[in-house]
Amino acid sequence: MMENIEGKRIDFNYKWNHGDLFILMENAGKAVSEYITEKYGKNRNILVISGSGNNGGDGIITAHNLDSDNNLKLIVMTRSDGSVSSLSRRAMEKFGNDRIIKNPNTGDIRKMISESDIIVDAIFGTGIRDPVKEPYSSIIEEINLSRAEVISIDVPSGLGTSHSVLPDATVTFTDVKEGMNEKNSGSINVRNIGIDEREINYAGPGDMVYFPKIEKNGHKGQNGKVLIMAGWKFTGAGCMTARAAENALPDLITMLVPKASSTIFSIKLEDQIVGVFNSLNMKNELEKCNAVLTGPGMGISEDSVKVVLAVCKSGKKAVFDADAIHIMAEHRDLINQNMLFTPHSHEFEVLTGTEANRENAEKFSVKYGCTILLKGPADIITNGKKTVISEGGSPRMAMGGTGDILAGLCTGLMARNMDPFHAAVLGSFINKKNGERLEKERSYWFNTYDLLGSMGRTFREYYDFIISNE
Ligand SMILES: NC(=O)C1=CN([C@@H]2O[C@H](COP(=O)(O)OP(=O)(O)OC[C@H]3O[C@@H](n4cnc5c(N)ncnc54)[C@H](OP(=O)(O)O)[C@@H]3O)[C@@H](O)[C@H]2O)[C@@H](O)CC1
Ligand SMILES: Nc1ncnc2c1ncn2[C@@H]1O[C@H](COP(=O)(O)OP(=O)(O)O)[C@@H](O)[C@H]1O
Ligand SMILES: [K+]
Repeated sequence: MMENIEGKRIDFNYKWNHGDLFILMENAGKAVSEYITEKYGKNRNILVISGSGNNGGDGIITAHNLDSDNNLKLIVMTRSDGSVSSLSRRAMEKFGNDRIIKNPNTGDIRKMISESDIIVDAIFGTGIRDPVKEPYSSIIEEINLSRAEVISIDVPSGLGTSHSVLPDATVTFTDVKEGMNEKNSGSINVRNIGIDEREINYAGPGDMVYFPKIEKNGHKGQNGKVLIMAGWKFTGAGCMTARAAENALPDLITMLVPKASSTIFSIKLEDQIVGVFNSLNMKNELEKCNAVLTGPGMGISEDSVKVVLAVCKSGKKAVFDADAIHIMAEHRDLINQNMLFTPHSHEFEVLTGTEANRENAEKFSVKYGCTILLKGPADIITNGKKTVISEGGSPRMAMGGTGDILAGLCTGLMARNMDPFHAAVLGSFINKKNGERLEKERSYWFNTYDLLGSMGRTFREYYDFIISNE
């Protein structure tokens, strides 16, 4: 079952890899027209009703394919300014613009529906917004009143709203969509239209669809608060996590560090809030934050155990890295779905008591409900329900500190309201792409400061890709 946003993610991955979505639209139209010809034969009275989005485009290609063997009419309902999506415009040119019936009135539509024995419903797909307004609600009612066989493309138009087409069959692409069942979609036929496994099960630019946009009129606090507790053993790791978290664009980053290292943190992170750790501060800051990170540079001490247990008790979204993973290995009963663990293979073995591999990561996630990001030349991210592989990066990333950067970035993303799984996938993807960018520029001669310095540019490249193609 695929959520609409996941469909968007896959589209963006496809577009990044292949440059153009039109071939998918062609394949979608081919799948639907083949289904109709196989089931109903030729010389039928077919009415295709297309909306202004890409679902409508699928309908137009379907119409084009069925045109020569049937008595076919194609209606296209445009946006109020007369436009349709850019892919649909290409589909319209292919069909022949002058033969398309644009925006007919409801009476004419009713007549055309009554004269048809097959109706192809391509009004709305996964891009539907609730509520469905006129004239669409009336068209949907007319379709449902007709005796014709109704075939919906991808999803019944209006599914999930109070006006939904009730088709005899739905030809859907890649996977069954959220909310579809035989009762609301008729017989469900899943067709592969050329989406590759890489676009589904591997991290890619499409994972940026889960990254919350910055609102132009936003106010402080709206973009989340990060809490990082670090510095009992080393200071460098904690500083890097904070610098990495910045790239997710949270409003505030607060560090709670032991008194002995607070001057170093204050100097190195003069633009962040650095507080001295005590139990009361910790309680207050845990209450205020949206996501918390523990582990990097922490060591195992009385205080660090106290910190890790307080994080568990807080119920906040949390990232456990490095020493916090060792501590949590003794407290597995406290693990829950708000938690992301970012172990390398040794830490994974300590946490789970099993060999570090995909199968064991999935088993552990299922058992405890948490997300695991198992680091390696390819990162494995799983929440027990879904697993994504994140490949690439640079062998130079085996240097110390890259794990801290990753943990900080994931925490920043979780403070921005992302769930642990999607934050981990995107964090891993951006971290690796950033390593690749530096390797291209400098071969292996770069360090963690260089990674931190270029992360914003890497992030922006993918952000801009999503924004410019929406
Ligand atoms: N995933 C894949 O692999 C592939 C997916 N493909 C196909 O793309 C489909 C998704 O396309 P999509 O994103 O363009 O959205 P879609 O469903 O056509 O609807 C948006 C249009 O409807 C309009 N609109 C929305 N709500 C409304 C309302 N309440 N009342 C009135 N109007 C409303 C909205 O208007 P706008 O907001 O632009 O004004 C916009 O014009 C997907 O289901 C599949 O069929 C293939 O082509 C390629 C491979
Ligand atoms: N040889 C490698 N090739 C590509 N990416 C790597 C390599 N080694 C580490 N990375 C990446 O660097 C990040 C940190 O992983 P790792 O170095 O294992 O963490 P740590 O710093 O905690 O040991 C991960 O995203 C991982 O994918
Ligand atoms: K549809």
